Amino acid sequence: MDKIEHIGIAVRDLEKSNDLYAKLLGKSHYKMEEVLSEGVRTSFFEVGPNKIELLEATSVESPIAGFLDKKGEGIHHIAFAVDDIVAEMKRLESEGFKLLNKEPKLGADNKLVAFVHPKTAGGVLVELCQERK
Ligand SMILES: C[C@@H](C(=O)O)C(=O)SCCNC(=O)CCNC(=O)[C@H](O)C(C)(C)COP(=O)(O)OP(=O)(O)OC[C@H]1O[C@@H](n2cnc3c(N)ncnc32)[C@H](O)[C@@H]1OP(=O)(O)O
Ligand SMILES: [Co+2]
Repeated sequence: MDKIEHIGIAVRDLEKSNDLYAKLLGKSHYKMEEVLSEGVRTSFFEVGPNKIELLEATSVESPIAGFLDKKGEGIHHIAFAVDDIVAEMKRLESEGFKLLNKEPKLGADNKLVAFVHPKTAGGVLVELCQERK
């Protein structure tokens, strides 16, 4: 795996959190994007070579809605950039990690993504992220 691509943070109100993180980081978000398949509205902040991804739920079935109910606002996942997502999914599976999707799916930023179950990754929801080639 390469660098940390982004850290995903679950928030209840994206507009309010955009203001909060703009104050915290000293700069505004550079884009917002809705990812229908994941039931989220996102906004992105650049922090050096990494990003902060704020996530608001767009439906009650969204993983973010469930997370907010159980744990409240806060860090939801860590995303790592990978060069070959299919190879990395196979490698992790052979190491005993449980992948939450069988095939890569389209995430934000036109990237291919896959998730590793937090119960098999020390309590951390891990996202793999590959630039589309
Ligand atoms: C846009 C895209 C992108 O970047 O491109 C994104 O990031 S989309 C980001 C949103 N999409 C996703 O998160 C997709 C992958 N996530 C999922 O499939 C789900 O959220 C699961 C991680 C499988 C959890 O769903 P499930 O229905 O099992 O919820 P649950 O509340 O019953 O959780 C089962 C157990 O996992 C724990 N758990 C749940 N979510 C967690 C998280 N984010 N970090 C750490 N632990 C977590 C719960 O506390 C619980 O533990 P206990 O049993 O001990 O109570
Ligand atoms: Co993410």
